Amino acid sequence: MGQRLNRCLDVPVALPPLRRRLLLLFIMLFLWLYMFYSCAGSCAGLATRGSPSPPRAAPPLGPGEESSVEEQRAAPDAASPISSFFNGSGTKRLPQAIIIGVKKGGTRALLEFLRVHPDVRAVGAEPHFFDRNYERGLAWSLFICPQGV
Ligand SMILES: Nc1ncnc2c1ncn2[C@@H]1O[C@H](COP(=O)(O)OS(=O)(=O)O)[C@@H](OP(=O)(O)O)[C@H]1O
Repeated sequence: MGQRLNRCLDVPVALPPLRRRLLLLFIMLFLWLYMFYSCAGSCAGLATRGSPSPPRAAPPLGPGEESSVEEQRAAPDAASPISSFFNGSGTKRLPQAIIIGVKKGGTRALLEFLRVHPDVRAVGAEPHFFDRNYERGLAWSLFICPQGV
């Protein structure tokens, strides 16, 4: 069996067992990496194929809410094959709108109202980027968008 394997791999028959194992390990690692990167690339292709829609405008604001919602342009293509692979079926990008408000100012209610709209994807929990996580930088705040959004 070992000799047949060595013949297939075109290596000398007298290869020590330890080296043979290392060679096999290396080949398996190479194949695993190849499959990993192939899969990551195809996932990224799926994620970007269904998202041709331009950035949407923010919903109309009420009279007292002129400074509560701040728009941001989405990063045109913040997706990388690896990030798409790790988050399953989505891409990472900056949010198109941010809700800013004081504590007990009704920001949660506003978020829940916006979330009802079928075209709006919102974060689950409040990320508290500006008051608690600003030092982590913009890369941390990237919003994970489901496929096609
Ligand atoms: N439209 C409207 N009118 C009056 N009051 C409202 C409205 N929307 C939300 N709320 C009340 O706001 C409180 C929650 O605010 P937040 O979501 O900002 O809370 S938090 O700071 O994020 O925890 C919370 O108050 P408490 O129940 O006293 O905590 C909500 O009842």
